[in-house]
Amino acid sequence: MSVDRTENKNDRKGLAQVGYCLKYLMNFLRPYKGGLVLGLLMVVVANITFAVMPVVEGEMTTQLFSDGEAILKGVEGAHVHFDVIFGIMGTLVIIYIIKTVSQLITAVFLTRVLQQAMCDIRNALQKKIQRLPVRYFDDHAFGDVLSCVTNDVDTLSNALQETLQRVLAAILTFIFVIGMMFYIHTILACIAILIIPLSLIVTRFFVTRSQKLFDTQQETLGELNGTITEMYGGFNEIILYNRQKMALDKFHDVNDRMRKASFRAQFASSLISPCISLITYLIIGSVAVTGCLFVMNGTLLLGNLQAFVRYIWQINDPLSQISQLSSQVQSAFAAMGRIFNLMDEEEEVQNGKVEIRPDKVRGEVTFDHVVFGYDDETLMRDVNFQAKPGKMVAIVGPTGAGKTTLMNLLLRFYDVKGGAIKIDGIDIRDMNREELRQLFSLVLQDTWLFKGSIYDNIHYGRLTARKDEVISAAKMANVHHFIKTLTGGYNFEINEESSNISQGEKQLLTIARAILKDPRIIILDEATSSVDTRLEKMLQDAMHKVMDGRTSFVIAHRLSTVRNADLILVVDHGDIVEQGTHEELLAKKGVYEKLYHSGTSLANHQPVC
Ligand SMILES: Nc1ncnc2c1ncn2[C@@H]1O[C@H](COP(=O)(O)OP(=O)(O)OP(=O)(O)O)[C@@H](O)[C@H]1O
Repeated sequence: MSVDRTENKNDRKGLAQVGYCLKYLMNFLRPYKGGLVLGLLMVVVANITFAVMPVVEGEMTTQLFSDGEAILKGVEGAHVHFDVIFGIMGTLVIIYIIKTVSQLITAVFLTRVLQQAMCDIRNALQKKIQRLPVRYFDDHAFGDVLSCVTNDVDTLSNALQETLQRVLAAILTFIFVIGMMFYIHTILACIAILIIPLSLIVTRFFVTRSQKLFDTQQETLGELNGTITEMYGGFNEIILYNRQKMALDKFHDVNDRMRKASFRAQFASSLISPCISLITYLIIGSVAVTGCLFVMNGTLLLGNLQAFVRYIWQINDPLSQISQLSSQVQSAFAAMGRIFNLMDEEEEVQNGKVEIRPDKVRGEVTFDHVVFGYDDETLMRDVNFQAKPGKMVAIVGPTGAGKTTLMNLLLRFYDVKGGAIKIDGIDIRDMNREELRQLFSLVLQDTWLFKGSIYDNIHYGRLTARKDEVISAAKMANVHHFIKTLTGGYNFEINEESSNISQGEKQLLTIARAILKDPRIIILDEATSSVDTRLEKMLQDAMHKVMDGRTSFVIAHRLSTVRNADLILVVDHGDIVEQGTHEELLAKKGVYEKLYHSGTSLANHQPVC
């Protein structure tokens, strides 16, 4: 893309923003310029025919009028010149055909070009989102980003599909029609074009008032959506606490405000069209009266007066749509702004100085005087530890202590602000991020499975894996027998919310996926209370198998896990306050000992001090 990305998006306003959006849009339209140019050319052709039609139709009236006048006056040899009338009718048929064909060509080519460009924009956005750094989502809601790919592209697509043609047609209509009117009669044209400033004044008057009402309508709509989401999200709780009436009352209240806001906004904007029609009728009346005088004094043909009246209606059409078009254009630019700003977001840099071979990595992890904070505030002041290859490290600490943050840094979702993290002595900042992440598998409590078969969900861990490897990974993860009990076995379809299998089973499947990847280092977040004892044992067993021979980090909740660990890191307020084996830490009688004796779960306590 050749758009200048150096300027700050917040600095762009007004025309600069419009220019930026159009330039960016052109980059997506350029590959289809042939179809685009042809489509737009046909809009011009259709509008020329549209402007010529009234004059040709008027010629027929003029001819009939003069023939009729001659017959009535008893002029010798007077008759209706059917040859001329049929000639004009033939010309009109040709004009109608040209107009229809050009409109068809426009519809086919413009639709194809725009839909191809929209498809490219969606692909580009999807690619972009995958390259965004994790920190981008700290201050951008997922829903908002999702809305950019779906709603904003849709808004842009609809606006371009309808508005591009209509705006261009309106501009051309003004140019051609006004040109024709001045060509026919200057004074009458001056009266007729009064319709433009008068209509603009009326539109402006109503648009400025209705815009505020539309804003209120959109805000209330947002509130209504929020209420509905809340009601469905808490569906079970509402029933459990018997609060259906309360929820319904709340919904009725917002819905009623929505009704009032929508009525006011729609009413205000619906006044525009009748007011413009009134102006049009007044202008037509003035043109008709003045035009008759010109016809009587012979300076205007009757057919041309008829053409004038048609022209006024032709101008009226785009004028009465001006507010609708302008709001569509505005929302298209708003959508483009969001889309292209997202495309300009800084990407995560992938390049690394050191090439790593996953099969050669031993898996020694060192945190060397690591300093880190998500924002200006420092969370980790000086973190130091070393995980030996193939050993198990348990991380314990109260909620919000920084356990997940340690792992976020190891995976380079965020970069350290001081010190270094090393794998086999190599600073991870010198590694290519993709290659680095290739070394890890992640088993989290918030399991992620996608809509698809169980087989595909496990196979996702290593796409080159054979079927027998997938099955043996499932066996190692203790999930094979469970899969066999399902209808269709490995072909059983997991639904969109993965709600047709249990939480523990989901976690076993993610362990199978992690085993299939065969990583050097594994990060596990132990399941807490959401599973029963039998499943808990299966999970523990599966976790031990996946950890075997690999460097593993476990955010530990269970005493048994911690006891077995080769190294325990006690995290508090971001820093590692104690480290050692279970026995060493108990002997210290410090924070770990307090945590250990305070309950069964070693993570998610309240802060220690
Ligand atoms: N993306 C983020 N942006 C800003 N602050 C964050 C972010 N993620 C975590 N934090 C903050 O950093 C601190 C450590 O969070 P972290 O998630 O690492 O704790 P944790 O020990 O894993 O907690 P838990 O056991 O509850 O999951 C917390 O104060 C948290 O609010």
